[in-house]
Amino acid sequence: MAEGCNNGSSKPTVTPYEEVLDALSSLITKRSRADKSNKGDRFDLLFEYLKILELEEAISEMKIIHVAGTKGKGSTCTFTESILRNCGFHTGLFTSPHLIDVRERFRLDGMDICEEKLLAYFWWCFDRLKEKATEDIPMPNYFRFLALLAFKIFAAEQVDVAILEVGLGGKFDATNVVQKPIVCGISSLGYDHMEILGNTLAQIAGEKAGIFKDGIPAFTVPQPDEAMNVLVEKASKLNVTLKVAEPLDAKLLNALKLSLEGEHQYLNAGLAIALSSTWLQRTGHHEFTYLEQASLLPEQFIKGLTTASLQGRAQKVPDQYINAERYGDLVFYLDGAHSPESMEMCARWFSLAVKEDSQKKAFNHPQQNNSGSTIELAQGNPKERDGKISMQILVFNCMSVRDPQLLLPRLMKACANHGVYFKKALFVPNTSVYYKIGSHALPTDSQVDLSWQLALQRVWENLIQSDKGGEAKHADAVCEEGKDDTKMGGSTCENSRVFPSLPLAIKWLRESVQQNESVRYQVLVTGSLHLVGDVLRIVKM
Ligand SMILES: Nc1ncnc2c1ncn2[C@@H]1O[C@H](COP(=O)(O)OP(=O)(O)OP(=O)(O)O)[C@@H](O)[C@H]1O
Ligand SMILES: [Mg+2]
Ligand SMILES: [Mg+2]
Repeated sequence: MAEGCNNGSSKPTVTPYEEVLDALSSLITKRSRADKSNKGDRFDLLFEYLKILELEEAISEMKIIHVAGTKGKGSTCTFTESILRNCGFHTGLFTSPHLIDVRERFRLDGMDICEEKLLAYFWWCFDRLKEKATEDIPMPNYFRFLALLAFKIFAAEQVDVAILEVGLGGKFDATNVVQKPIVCGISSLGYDHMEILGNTLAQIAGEKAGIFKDGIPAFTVPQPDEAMNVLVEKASKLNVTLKVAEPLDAKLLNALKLSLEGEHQYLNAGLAIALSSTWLQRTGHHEFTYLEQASLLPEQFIKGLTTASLQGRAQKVPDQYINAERYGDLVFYLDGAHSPESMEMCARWFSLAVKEDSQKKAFNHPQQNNSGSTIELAQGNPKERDGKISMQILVFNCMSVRDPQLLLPRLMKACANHGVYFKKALFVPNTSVYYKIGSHALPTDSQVDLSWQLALQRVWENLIQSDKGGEAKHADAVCEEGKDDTKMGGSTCENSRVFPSLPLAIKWLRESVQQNESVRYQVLVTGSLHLVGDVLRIVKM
């Protein structure tokens, strides 16, 4: 197995890495992941795969932290990894989904696995499984393969601790082949994937509690009663000590800030602290023990919590392609929220962040008086001291299994509560829907079906109309479909636009910035982590 990583190789037309992505694409199945009627989805098959890959023993010896939940899994795991790495351990972290590159899902010592190692481990697993595949034991699907690959990577790299985020649900998730983790965590529970996991919070909680293991301690965050009752019941049946980790008290950070922004991260950080300290205790590393009564966290914990990084969660990225003198006038605020609760969290983060950023600018110009600006800030259309107006734009898409009637009003209202109103909402399809993960060509814009984006646009326009108290100055009819200077399709309304592709939406934003020198564009991108990944690809490369 390759020891080091060499990034300086010259690239043939289809690179070895693209071959990996194509092979991975071949594992993507259309059917739902929890469709138990399908042979290939049987949970017990996972144990066959582990046998084929000779991973059974390695997994039983791995010192695992296993995290399920509706929201905050990835953040909690990232904080946990960072804490334990800063305590000096060799870490493996498996999270999902990825934003730009599948390697993001596998981190070793806090870094995405390098291409060279991924290639080697990938083919090691893929070829063995392919060789042994039969009608009864077909190739694992996409997510299962990635989970198996994570186990292979962490076993071969001999990590001290493996931190695993559940892909979907808990009980039947591929990561749940783990029999004896060191500690389990359940992050915030809420409504998501109801089409697979059930319709009530109690059902969802029951599914996630499927990661509890006999006698293994577990932690969760404060939950709604309906969910907590189920967790407590499942825990007591399995002889699991379930404790509630309190949200981190910001004072414990020694005047520093969590590196992941947003109030909800204090919940995730609290859980990460409990998971890390329990892991340390149960593996005999008492030197780091954190006592809840203590007034300060161990310094390694603080370092971990204040330096952990995760793309696409409350992330700010100034556009890199704008003229130098306009730098900072087009800033993307990226957050992959896609459930109603997280939509609200995201809206709050965005609202506070745009105000804070406007004020920060103001601090750079002490010669100007700041009395008027704060008031205007509160009205959501801040005229700042450099004379620029901040304008908020929304770029949105969500998967069609989500309910935009739940997501969009939550977003709009939470922003409005903080005095933030979007000047325009742009709806675009995800690039990755077509791009998938392989090296396949993109369809041309005219092939793209925009009916979902047009439906999102109608929800948005109707929300605005009903907000105006039914005055209905302009009805739906105002939207002009396909009538556009670039003849590119889509639809333009007073408050929103549909673009047939993300690059066209970004082009429009950049042109708008060029044409409006007195405006600073603050663009919230949310609704889908894939969309966030697509935007990062375009604005950061
Ligand atoms: N504790 C929380 N409560 C509510 N929303 C949260 C919480 N933590 C994170 N979020 C929101 O959910 C988004 C995704 O966060 P994160 O990646 O940590 O969660 P996840 O459970 O891994 O999500 P996914 O289902 O996408 O894998 C964030 O961008 C944020 O908007
Ligand atoms: Mg999810
Ligand atoms: Mg995740």
